[in-house]
Amino acid sequence: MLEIDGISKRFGATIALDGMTLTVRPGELYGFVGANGAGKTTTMRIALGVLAADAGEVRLDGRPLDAASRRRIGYMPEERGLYPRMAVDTQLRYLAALRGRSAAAAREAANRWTERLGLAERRTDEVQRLSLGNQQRVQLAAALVAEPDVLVLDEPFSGLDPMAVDVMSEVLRERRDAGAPVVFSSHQLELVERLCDRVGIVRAGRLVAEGAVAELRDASAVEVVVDAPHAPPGWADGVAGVARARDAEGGTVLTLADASDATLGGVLDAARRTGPVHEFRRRRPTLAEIYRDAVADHPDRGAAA
Ligand SMILES: Nc1ncnc2c1ncn2[C@@H]1O[C@H](COP(=O)(O)OP(=O)(O)OP(=O)(O)O)[C@@H](O)[C@H]1O
Repeated sequence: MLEIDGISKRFGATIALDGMTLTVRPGELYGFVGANGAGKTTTMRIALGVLAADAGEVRLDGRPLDAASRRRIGYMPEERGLYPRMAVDTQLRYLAALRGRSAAAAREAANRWTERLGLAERRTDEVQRLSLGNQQRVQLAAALVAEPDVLVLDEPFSGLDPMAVDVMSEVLRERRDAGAPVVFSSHQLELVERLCDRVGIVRAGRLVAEGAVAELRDASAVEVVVDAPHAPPGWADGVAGVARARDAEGGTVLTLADASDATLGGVLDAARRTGPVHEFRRRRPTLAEIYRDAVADHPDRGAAA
C-alpha cells in the first residue's frame, strides 16, 4: 500500500502541494486527476523520492520510503527519461540491472515486455528512431522491467493511439489484478472513469474529492430528466423539492433537494398533470461533470481537464 500523508511543497512563492494526502491500496487502480499545475507531477516525484517534501511522509506498506523500497516502485515520469541513442533492448536490460536484476532476468524481462507491448520488431532500434507513441511504450516497459511491486505513472496515456491505449489499459489492469497498487495521472476523464477503481481529484495542491466513481456520482446532486412534451415552460416551478430546472437532453433536467420517494413521486405527479410523460429517470453525472463541480470555485487553476 502506498500512502502519501500530508505532503506540502513550495517552489519559492508557489505552493505546489498543501497537505496532499492519499492512499493507493494493493490491487487498486487509482486515477489522479486535476488541472494543469494542480500538483500531480510534484506528488508523484515526491512519492518516488526524486524530489524532497517540505513536510509530510510517504510510506510503502506502512514504512517510510527509503532507497530500498523506492526500487520496488516502477515509475513513468512525465518528462520521460530514455536515452535517445540507446537501442530499446539494451536500454531496458540496463534499467533492469540498475534495479538489481541479474543479467539473465533482465534479458528475459526485456524480451517479455517488448513482446507484450508490441515492440518486438523494434528491439534493436535506437529509441530516438521510434514514433512518440512507441517511445511511450518503451517508457512503460522501462517502468515494468524490474518487476516492481507498485506502479506510479505520470500521464501514461497522453498521445497514444487507440490501440496503444488498449494495450496500456490492459497492462495496468493486469498489474492491479496481480495485487499491485497502481496510480496514474490523466486528463482523459472518460478513460479514468472506465478504468479506475478509485479516483482522486486534486485542486491547488490538495485532494478535494476522492472515491469510486459510483460513490462520487451518488454523492453528487440528485438530478432527474423528465420528458413531458406537452409541459408548459416553468411547469416544475414550485413543486416540492425542486431546487432548479433547466431544459436539456430532450426534456427538463431537475435538480432535487433529495431522492426520497415523496420528492420523486411529487415531481412525477406534477409532470403527469401536464400530459404524457415519455421519460422519467435519475441522472448521474459523468466524472467530467463531477470534476468540473469540484474545481469550479478555482477558475484560475481549474479551467482545463
Ligand atoms: N521545479 C519547479 N520549480 C518551480 N515551480 C514548480 C516546479 N515544479 C512544479 N512547479 C509548480 O508547482 C505547481 C504544481 O505543478 P505540477 O507539475 O505538480 O502540476 P500538475 O498537476 O502535474 O500539472 P500538469 O497537469 O500540467 O502536468 C505549479 O504551479 C508549477 O508551476
